[in-house]
Amino acid sequence: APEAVTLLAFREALRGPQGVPPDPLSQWVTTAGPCAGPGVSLWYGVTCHQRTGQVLGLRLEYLGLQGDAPDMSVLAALPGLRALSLANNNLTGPFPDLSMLPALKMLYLSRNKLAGDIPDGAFASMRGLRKLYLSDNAFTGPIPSSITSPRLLVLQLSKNRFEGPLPDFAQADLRSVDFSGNNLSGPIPTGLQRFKATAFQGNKNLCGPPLGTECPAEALVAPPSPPLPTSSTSSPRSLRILMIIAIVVLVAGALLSAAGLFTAFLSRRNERRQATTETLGGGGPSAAAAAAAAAKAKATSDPAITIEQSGAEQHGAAVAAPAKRGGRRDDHGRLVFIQEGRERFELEDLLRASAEVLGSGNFGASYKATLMEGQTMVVKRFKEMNGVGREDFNEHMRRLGRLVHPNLLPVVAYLYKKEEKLFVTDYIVNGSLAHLLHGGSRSNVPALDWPKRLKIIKGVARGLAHLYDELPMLTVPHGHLKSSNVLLDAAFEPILSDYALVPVVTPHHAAQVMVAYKSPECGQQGRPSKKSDVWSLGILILEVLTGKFPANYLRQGRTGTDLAGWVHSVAREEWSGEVFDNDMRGTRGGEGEMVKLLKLGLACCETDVDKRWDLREALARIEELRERDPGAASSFVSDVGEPAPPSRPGEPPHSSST
Ligand SMILES: Nc1ncnc2c1ncn2[C@@H]1O[C@H](COP(=O)(O)OP(=O)(O)OP(=O)(O)O)[C@@H](O)[C@H]1O
Repeated sequence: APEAVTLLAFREALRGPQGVPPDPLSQWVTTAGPCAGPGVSLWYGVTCHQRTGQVLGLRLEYLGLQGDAPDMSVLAALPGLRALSLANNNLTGPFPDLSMLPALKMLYLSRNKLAGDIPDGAFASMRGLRKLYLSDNAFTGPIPSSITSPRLLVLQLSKNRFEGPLPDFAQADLRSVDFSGNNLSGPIPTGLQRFKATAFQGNKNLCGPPLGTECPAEALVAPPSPPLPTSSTSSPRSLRILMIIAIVVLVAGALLSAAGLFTAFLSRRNERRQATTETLGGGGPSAAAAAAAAAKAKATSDPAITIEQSGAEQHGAAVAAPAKRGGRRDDHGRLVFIQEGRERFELEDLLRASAEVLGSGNFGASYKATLMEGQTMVVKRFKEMNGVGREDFNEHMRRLGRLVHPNLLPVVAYLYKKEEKLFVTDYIVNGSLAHLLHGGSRSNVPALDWPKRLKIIKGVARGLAHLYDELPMLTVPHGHLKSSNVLLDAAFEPILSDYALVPVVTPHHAAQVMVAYKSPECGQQGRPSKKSDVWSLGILILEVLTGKFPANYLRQGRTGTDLAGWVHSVAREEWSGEVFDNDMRGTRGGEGEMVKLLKLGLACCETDVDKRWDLREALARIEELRERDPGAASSFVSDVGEPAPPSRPGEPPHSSST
């Protein structure tokens, strides 16, 4: 397939000074192309379009890429490419030429060592650019004026050495910016003053609101007007304000007249909800059932629903940029889409076909449903999610919507209701790691061998690290890491789900059921720490290596003891050589690395939080592991699973267990 050829050519460009392409990309082979169909990616780091099956995104993060940024012009042969990430590598040299990729909507180059001035017209061809992440590099000079694309929503330029004035972004509808930690100077343009001061901190010479520093008189007299690419950018503010007032008046009128009809709709829907709970497996009033009822009613052209439906069309436009300041239109039983570039649909569309129950967890059930267009989605019900009010909840969801990483399951859309929330995500073909490890034989899925298990742990650690980078304000950025929340795609790349939910879960419920709250520190001090996810990662590593089910996943509301006991029993077994899962017994030449990972898992389970590694450290150690032992392979696990004494590791594990 041409896409495969293109990507393999790009892989060549990623060889860098080391001369070899990064390890995970060895999995790119021509026999299977990058996409097996709509939404089904077979290659590491590739996202496939849900409808066309073309390559939509390329996320090559944490691969240790070095040297100059690769020649991007190769990628021009991917017509569907919209998102490109080379963030979190060690790329050096100047900003790459991206003029051949005018259709890009998202570009992530943060946390590299790219340097120098960015040409002023670097983004001129990308008129649809929505998200640009260049933080944590060494860029210098002025912020290029071509960045001020009208469609730009997110701009992260922090921790560089940009200098000069801030452009005013008059034509963009920015929802998130970060200019902190640069050498920018002059007054903050009015169009940017609505953002928090933190977005501008660390620039010695910036002044004016929202910063506390007043601008010197001369700066105010002649505010810098950076060159803008077109003259249409200077639309009069007063006209905009008038338009906003007109829209508000119109919307208020429409809402008032719709209110009566909406109340009627709600009461009718409640009646129907009672009648149809059984269609989705009973279990109390279900939003899914309510939606199915709504769908049925729609089919019989219920006037109330027809009206709501036409509201939905307007809404579709509103949620395309969900952060429209103060926008409150994302409620009343409609899905709110937080992912860019995703097909819009209604809950009714999802549940029109019979929904299959995937399982029930601690928060409610998960359903699988296939849209008419063929996309398969999962709807998960979350009860006990009242940790914050509606506004804060929406804000948190937008934060989650901005996360993009190949090892994180994106929340595509959500529905807010007071008593429960619904999350819509993609269906991940190979199901959960828990199911694969403990679900008995599943004829069509091969047993997990050591290379697959190592790949899973690496991916999990990378996904976690991304959460730690992007959500540093959360005490436990994941909070609920366990094998049923690690899903596996067609290439056995792990994809984390149910992350970053602690802030929105009802605190009492979080303390009862979420995995981070089962860590030793919660038993001792009653609260999780920044390292509680590391502890969960340790448990997951031990589970993956032993194939054993950590006891306390089964029990609710109990902390610490069971699982700690389990960890210690694993530690004891390590010395017997019997500890590894039978499915890995045939491993040749990787036994030493298996033992290293086991010790690493135990180290992550260190009881003393101060001594326990932080996530960065854990990730760094995990990244060092290889499928095959360096040098001559020692035989720790022989054919029949007998221990072979010489390969016994020298040191006791870095764990409190004895
Ligand atoms: N997006 C998905 N794709 C494929 N399978 C999924 C998806 N989400 C969930 N599942 C499957 O559904 C099962 C139930 O998942 P669910 O998240 O509801 O509960 P849980 O993970 O067991 O518990 P908790 O509610 O504590 O997270 C999981 O074991 C998993 O196999």
